[in-house]
Amino acid sequence: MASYLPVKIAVIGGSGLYNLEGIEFVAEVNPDTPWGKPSDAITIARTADGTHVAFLARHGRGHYLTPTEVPSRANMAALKSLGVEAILAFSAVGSLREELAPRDFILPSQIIDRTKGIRPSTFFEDGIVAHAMFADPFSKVLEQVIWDQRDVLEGGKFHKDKTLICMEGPQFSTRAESNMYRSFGADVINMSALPEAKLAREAEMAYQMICMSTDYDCWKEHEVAVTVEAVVANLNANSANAQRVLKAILPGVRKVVEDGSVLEGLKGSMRFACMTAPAKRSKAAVEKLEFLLPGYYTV
Ligand SMILES: CSC[C@H]1O[C@H](OP(=O)(O)O)[C@H](O)[C@@H]1O
Ligand SMILES: Nc1ncnc2[nH]cnc12
Repeated sequence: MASYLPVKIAVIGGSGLYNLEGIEFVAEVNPDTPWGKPSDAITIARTADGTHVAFLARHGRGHYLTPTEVPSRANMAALKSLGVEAILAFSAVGSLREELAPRDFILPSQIIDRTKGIRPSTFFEDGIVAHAMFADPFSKVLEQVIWDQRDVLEGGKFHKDKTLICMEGPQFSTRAESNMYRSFGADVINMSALPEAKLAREAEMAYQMICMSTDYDCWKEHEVAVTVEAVVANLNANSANAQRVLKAILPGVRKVVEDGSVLEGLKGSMRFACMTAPAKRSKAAVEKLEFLLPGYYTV
């Protein structure tokens, strides 16, 4: 086993965040998983105080995977195989509320699913059934660690307890849809939270998405609708802030990983979520799951 393993903290970079800065490079790995290869090679890096972090670019470095094509099962399985327990997932989002301005950061606490059922979204299929709890899709422990460092943001504000709607894309929404999402109570919109957050839960990894607002989508009457150009204009500022936030929160994340609190309520949860009688579990499905949750489903 490589000396840096296990790596217990992972960062997923979304649009505009393709690398970690100011942190020492240790290794690059590209694990094979029963669900295929991750989006790109995973970089292992080390902070000045010796914390190891795994970094994965969700759309690949160079952004060649659409939100629909992101191999989320392979991504989550690959991170889990490194020993990851806590995931900080960055995402560029549109704002559905006046008070959530472009360049603000938002910690969502809820998700509404508007993906179209075309993304593989569970590890449990083909002869084994489990139902993970998902009422609270994000980690309260990670949320608190991040919130405690909210003052490090430059040129924007931090918000928490917001609702994220995840759409399929890749096209942006119509004005009617954008208004409908507002009427649902959604505050921000992206194309990437799902199935990532569900799969992190199934793999028993604590997961918090850190949303970085880039635009007001298209709900504002008489204002131009979101374009990639508008999004990109805010990505650079957001990415500098993301690096700042990461630097500030990693010591706190390390602490909750080391004291075990980050996995409270998660560790062991999927043992009891399985509905399939041991004798009825498909051997092939159980074998695949050995990669993710070893010893859980073997008879
Ligand atoms: C570039 S705008 C739409 C694109 O940006 C977000 O990506 P990510 O969540 O990976 O930062 C959004 O989800 C869409 O995929
Ligand atoms: N308006 C928007 N809709 C969906 N995903 C986004 N990511 C950034 N802005 C977005």
